[in-house]
Amino acid sequence: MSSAKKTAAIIGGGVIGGAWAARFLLNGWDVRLFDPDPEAERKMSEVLGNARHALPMLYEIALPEEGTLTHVATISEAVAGAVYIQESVPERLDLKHKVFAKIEASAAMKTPVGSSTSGFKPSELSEGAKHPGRIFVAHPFNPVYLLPLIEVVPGPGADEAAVGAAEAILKSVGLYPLRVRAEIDAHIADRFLEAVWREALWLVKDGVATTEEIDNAIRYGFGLRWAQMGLFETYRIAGGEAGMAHFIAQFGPALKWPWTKLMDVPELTDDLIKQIADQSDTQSGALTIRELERLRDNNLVAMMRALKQQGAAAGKLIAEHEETLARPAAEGALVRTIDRTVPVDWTDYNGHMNESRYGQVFSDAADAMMRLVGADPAYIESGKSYFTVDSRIRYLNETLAGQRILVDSQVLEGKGKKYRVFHRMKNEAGEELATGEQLMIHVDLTTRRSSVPDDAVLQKVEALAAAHAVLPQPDERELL
Ligand SMILES: NC(=O)C1=CN([C@@H]2O[C@H](COP(=O)(O)OP(=O)(O)OC[C@H]3O[C@@H](n4cnc5c(N)ncnc54)[C@H](O)[C@@H]3O)[C@@H](O)[C@H]2O)C=CC1
Ligand SMILES: C[N+](C)(C)CC(=O)CC(=O)[O-]
Repeated sequence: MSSAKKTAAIIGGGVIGGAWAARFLLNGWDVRLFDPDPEAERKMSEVLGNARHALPMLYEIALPEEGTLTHVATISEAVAGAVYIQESVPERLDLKHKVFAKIEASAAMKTPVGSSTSGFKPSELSEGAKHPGRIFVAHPFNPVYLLPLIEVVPGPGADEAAVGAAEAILKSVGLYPLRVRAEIDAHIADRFLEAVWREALWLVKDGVATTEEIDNAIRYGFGLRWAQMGLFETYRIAGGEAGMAHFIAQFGPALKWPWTKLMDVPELTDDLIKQIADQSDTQSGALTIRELERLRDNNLVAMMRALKQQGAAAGKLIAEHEETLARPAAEGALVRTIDRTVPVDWTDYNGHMNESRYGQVFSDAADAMMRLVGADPAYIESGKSYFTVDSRIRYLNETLAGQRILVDSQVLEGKGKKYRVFHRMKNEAGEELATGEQLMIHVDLTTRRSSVPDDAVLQKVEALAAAHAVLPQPDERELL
């Protein structure tokens, strides 16, 4: 199976390269990774563990079958046959040039080569290259397996076909390529990050705030605003009914006052570094980096799922990506109606999936059974639907965040207005976690009263009921 998968070559598997690899693998790509660090395999497997925990929780459907990761001993092995190449070696131009030369010696001429560089321009990266036009900046945000933004910066002589192909690939793995119109040092987003960071360093150095107080100033306030509306939309609202022009008139003059130390950087003396590192230890030293990553990832997942529910910002993008992953409910003997991961926001104080979420899973399974017989959004729009009038859930085993759950559904009765379905929820090992049953009645949405379904729907319900009647039936004690 995996030989038919597309292959991405990842050169450099540290903080960023490891997470790039995870993003591709979890979206079904094979990955060949080159990193000379003797610890690279361990680090990669830890990052992949965190990514496997987090990324599937963003979706209401299972991601594609995971690709195969191969650690290789040379750049040439990594790039041969790859359709996308991402460079994520340390931020040193001479090193990046050496790596590009090796890539060019073995990769197909047109294969796009993205660089994770935080600051270099594509024209600097591609100096001396044989095919400079296919080298471009693809600047990601940490953790690459969760955050969708990739700043795509082509150089002046860019090969538009290669960059366009790269953007399509990035989108296909759930990323958001933001085309930067002109190359500049540090692209768009790192300009902001550096500005904020400079200010923060001065605030610590001048004894105005600790690292924790600065983080609190961000996370209790403008950080939340930025995550969902960015800067300009937020400020438009801050102008009240008079809007943006009024906002600028009111607050614009302050930009000329000497509040900011924007272009000054405090000297990073040993004392200042120690002061910041000590404060950071006090703030966060009780947790390891992997524990902090897990905490960050769970929070990001919960926030992005909330944005998805609102159809906003990064959440809208995830919903759109999910559409491309959607598969029709597989019809075997039984119908596989649910195949997904339990997200972190579904768990409760007992550390397992809350009982209300079982209701949601079985409700989603019933929706899938409706779509299967043609009671789909268009049918509902035409004024007909099914309502659940009775249901039962049996809780058999604990289900935890990050676990994959599968539901197989069976029609118990399908006649006239009645559509009765039974579901078994299992984990990947096949252990039964819960069962659910619903009696649905067909309804005319104009009168809100029961009615007989359209012929096409009724025929499908009856055919499915007949096919499922010959299968083993649930035990009497499992039923309503
Ligand atoms: N850390 C961050 O927050 C972000 C970093 N970036 C960019 O990503 C790139 C990589 O940064 P990090 O992952 O943070 O650094 P890192 O130090 O965590 O990882 C770099 C990796 O490259 C490997 N390496 C060194 N020489 C190599 C070579 N010749 N061939 C292949 N691998 C080699 C190292 O062994 C190391 O594992 C940089 O260009 C950086 O600017 C971009 C976005 C965010
Ligand atoms: C600190 N940094 C410049 C390497 C940060 C980035 O490039 C993006 C990010 O993930 O913050």
